[in-house]
Amino acid sequence: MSEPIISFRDVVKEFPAHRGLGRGRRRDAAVRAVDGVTLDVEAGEIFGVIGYSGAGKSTLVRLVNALETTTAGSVVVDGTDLTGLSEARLRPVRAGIGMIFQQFNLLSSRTVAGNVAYPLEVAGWSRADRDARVAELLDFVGIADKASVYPSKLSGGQKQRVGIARALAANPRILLADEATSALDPETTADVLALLQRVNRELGITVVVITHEMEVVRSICHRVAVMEHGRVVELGDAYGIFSSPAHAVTRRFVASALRDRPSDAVLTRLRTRHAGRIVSVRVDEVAGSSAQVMGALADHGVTGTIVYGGISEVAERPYGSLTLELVGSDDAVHAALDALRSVTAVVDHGTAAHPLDTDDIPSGRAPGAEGTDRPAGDRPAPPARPPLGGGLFGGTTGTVEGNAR
Ligand SMILES: Nc1ncnc2c1ncn2[C@@H]1O[C@H](COP(=O)(O)OP(=O)(O)OP(=O)(O)O)[C@@H](O)[C@H]1O
Repeated sequence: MSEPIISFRDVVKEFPAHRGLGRGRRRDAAVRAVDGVTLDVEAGEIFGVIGYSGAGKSTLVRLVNALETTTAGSVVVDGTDLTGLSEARLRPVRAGIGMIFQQFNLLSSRTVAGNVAYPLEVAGWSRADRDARVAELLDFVGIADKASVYPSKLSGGQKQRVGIARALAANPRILLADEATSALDPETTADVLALLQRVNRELGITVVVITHEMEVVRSICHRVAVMEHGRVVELGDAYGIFSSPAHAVTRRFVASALRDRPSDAVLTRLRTRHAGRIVSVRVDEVAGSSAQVMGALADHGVTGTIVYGGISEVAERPYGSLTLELVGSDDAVHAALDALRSVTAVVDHGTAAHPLDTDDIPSGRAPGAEGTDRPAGDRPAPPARPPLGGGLFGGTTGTVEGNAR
């Protein structure tokens, strides 16, 4: 993964916008769907483009296969600058790009095999070569037994497998997936994402995934660009984006995918149900293992009971958080908190009597562990730093503590 296979440089795409209908219709200012995007997609990666509806994701990706043309800037695909290319010159570029869609876009009058064969017919392949290629592709996507079935008889997941087989038919170097799993249930989504991962790993195809679901990014993307109002507001490797989301939009997406941190309502119930001090600790590949956490507590004679949380994977690396009830003397709990902070990021939620607003956790040492400022009992000192946005460990507000990340 070193050389870019797709390069956007200062790309702008504007659409003329109209408001009103009929004779009174007037022309408004143009809609700037893509607004000064510069980024590279590396050969061999799975690159995610995430954003809310209208962020400009589809438009950005449609510029790659020249379904749209740029208003300004350049898009270079596999070494070819698409700017101003004729249809004839665009044809070989498009041949190197497959695309799949949310609504599958299958031909209802053709069987599964007929759909997959279609681009090969257009490209002039012989009957025998087509048949061999179609059989190979249907086998790869796991629906060889459906070759003579019509799309109306297929489930959504099977339809998308046909879409993928068709997109791969002419051996593309790039596969564009525009909300390819948005119409599928979670289990089928996981199957289709696993297939896209095989496309990337086994066939070496660069995959660009457009999505509004951070779960998709969590599952398969190596890197991700977060878009808002036509701009890329954050760009980075998926693990880093999840563990330290910088932009508010990114933090919202991350929070939607990682449900390991208790909400305010859950915290209130946890504090009511458990008398001890409630803390959340981050777990990732370098910090917060059960052994580290439990060891830090045991060293100070504090009991830790896991009351909430979960550990899953981001980009196939462990990530999550555990929320614990700490029980022990005040001094022991404060010392244990210090010890925990030396091994991972910690958010102190306080107790039912003295709840700490997690949105106001200071980024340095916890209020209850600040030496001479330590209040009596487990009463927290007032928050000293700006609020934590997004309620996660990471973020630009400096709430990451310890050696996490
Ligand atoms: N052909 C078009 N003509 C006019 N405006 C358009 C056209 N295509 C997109 N737009 C506008 O450009 C902006 C970005 O749209 P785009 O479809 O790229 O966003 P998106 O992030 O893919 O959203 P969604 O997930 O809803 O498809 C929107 O304001 C949209 O209305």
